[in-house]
Amino acid sequence: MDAQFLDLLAQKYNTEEKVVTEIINLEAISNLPKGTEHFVSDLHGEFQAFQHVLRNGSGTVKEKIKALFREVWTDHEINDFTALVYYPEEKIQLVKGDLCNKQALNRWYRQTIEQMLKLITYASSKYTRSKLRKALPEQFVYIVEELLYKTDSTNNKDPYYEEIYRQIISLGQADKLIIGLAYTTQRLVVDHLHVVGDIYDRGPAPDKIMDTLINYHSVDIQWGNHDVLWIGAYAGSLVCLANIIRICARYNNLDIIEDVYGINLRPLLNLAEKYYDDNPGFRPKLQTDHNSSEQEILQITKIHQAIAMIQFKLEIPIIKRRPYFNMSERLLLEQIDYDKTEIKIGGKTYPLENTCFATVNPQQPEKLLEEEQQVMEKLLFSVQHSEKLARHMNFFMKKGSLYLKYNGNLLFHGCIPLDEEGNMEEMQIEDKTYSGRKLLDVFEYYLRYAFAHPEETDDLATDMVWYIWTGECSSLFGKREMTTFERYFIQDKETYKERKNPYYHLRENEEICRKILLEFDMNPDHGHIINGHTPVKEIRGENPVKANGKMVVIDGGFSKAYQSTTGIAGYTLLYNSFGMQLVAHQKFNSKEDVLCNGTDVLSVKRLVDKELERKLVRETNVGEKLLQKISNLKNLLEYRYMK
Ligand SMILES: O=P(O)(O)OC[C@H]1O[C@](O)(COP(=O)(O)O)[C@@H](O)[C@@H]1O
Ligand SMILES: [Mn+2]
Repeated sequence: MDAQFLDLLAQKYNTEEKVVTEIINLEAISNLPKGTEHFVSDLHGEFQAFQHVLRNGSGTVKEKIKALFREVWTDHEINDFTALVYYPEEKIQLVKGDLCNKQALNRWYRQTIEQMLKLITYASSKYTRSKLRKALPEQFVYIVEELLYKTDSTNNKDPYYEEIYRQIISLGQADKLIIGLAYTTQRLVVDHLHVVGDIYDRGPAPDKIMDTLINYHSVDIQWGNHDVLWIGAYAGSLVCLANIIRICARYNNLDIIEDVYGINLRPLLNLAEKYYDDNPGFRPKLQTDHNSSEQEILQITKIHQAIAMIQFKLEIPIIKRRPYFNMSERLLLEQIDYDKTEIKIGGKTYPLENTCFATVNPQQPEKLLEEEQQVMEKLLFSVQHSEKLARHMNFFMKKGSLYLKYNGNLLFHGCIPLDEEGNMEEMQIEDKTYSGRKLLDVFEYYLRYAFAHPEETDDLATDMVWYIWTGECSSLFGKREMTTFERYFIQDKETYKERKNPYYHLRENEEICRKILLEFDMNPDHGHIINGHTPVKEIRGENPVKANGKMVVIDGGFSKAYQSTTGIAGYTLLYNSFGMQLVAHQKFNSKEDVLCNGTDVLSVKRLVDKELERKLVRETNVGEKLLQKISNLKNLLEYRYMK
């Protein structure tokens, strides 16, 4: 071992005792059961439903409460206490409203604090004291530790403990303590969170999801196609920018752009008012929680058309300058007969309806009007100067990647592009050909490059971010084409079909999944592939666990827009030291429903895999690092202290 390295290490561990203590500590930790990993995906801006799943640990909180109190509590009491752990602030207010006098409230405080401490002791049983300490409410660590670790079998200290309780209550600290302990419990039941893509688009509050993740104790993200669209917009891709605004208009969520990220839409609105009118094909999908007036709907409808047309125009030069994107079939504005209002696609002619081509020059359909050009420049400036968006996108870069190898499993949002025979599909980029893992690596390289160079807007890296959103070989899109244009302007639904990459039927096959795991240097006997992106249609009997358990699809189905096609609200996955469990969620109604009626999103668990022996920290990614550190410390011990 390098003497210089050991000398450096010796600066920190400068006595034999320090080295030995650390070795003992790390060895002990690596023999603890592995922490619980929680997997979610396709959150699509549904903050309320997401935070509920996060707060209940996909059912883990309730499971622990039941295990502790089932014998002594009724279902009603269990539900009440569970709601308190999920939403402590609100539940405490409800309890206060219910209890008629101070004495009763104090009794409730006393009991509740004790019950919370029991729950925490149980939920932290596989963690070190130091880890538990970090999860405790900061201002109460000392008191809570006193109460947690009481070892007095002689009862000599009973009055002492009683006094602690009494003081907490009489000094008016009970609310704060209970709230803090509830959050400690939430934190303890999940050690690490994986978000397998698609935080953005369709739903109302992706920004709140991002803020929650930024504050979460341990998380990684595998970008989804919608996330990449936002990254692309921030990185300088005008076509990605047009897309995010179009989708927000379509789902009546423009306030995310305007109010949340502070991007001025006024120039776009002016343009929209000038060239567009009402159009049934572009009215926003209304959401129940939005009370938009007729006037607002009309404005959004106009903006929706303006930005969609800009998007279609902007696609053309990219498709032309990157022939290997193989998208010439998507040069749709060039295939329109503007006199007859019809289009030729795949040799067939279709009439166009709900058209809004006022700004299109049939001779040069890709050409933006001067005004359109200016609007886009202003929008890009605003986007790249939004402090909040910068914070969220930087977090994406720090915690995100296209795929992740974690504790033996391979996580990615969409697919690994395959051909019909199950070979890795090849894509040419400039003069090189890539496939499988190398293709994903090169996509990620370009995406990071584009992000690091936001001033470049037409280079290959920036175009590539758009390709990842919509290209046929993209590992996030996984379809041959995106038929947005057809859905706006053509009646025949046949044209809406988006042919899926063969991956989506081949992934049912165990051999294929093994091959993919091998492509990523993973052990196919133990590993699983974890996917999001495609809603599992439970209604039609689709099974989220495929390929003899090698493949798990967890599209969370949080997106309200898609719940009628799935039949449930989707899946999440838990992986603890005993194995992997898939949790099916019912539709989430509201926080108020959980608080008042104790109704919880029912979770049905299905076992994906059971460990033959309980899995320990030493067998995990974190464990690998610990073992490396132990080995370094042992070398130091020999080199420095055992001569
Ligand atoms: O339902 P919408 O909002 O029109 O979006 C449909 C588009 O979304 C996509 O399904 C991509 O979004 P997902 O990643 O959520 O599947 C496209 O394939 C499709 O063209
Ligand atoms: Mn997706």
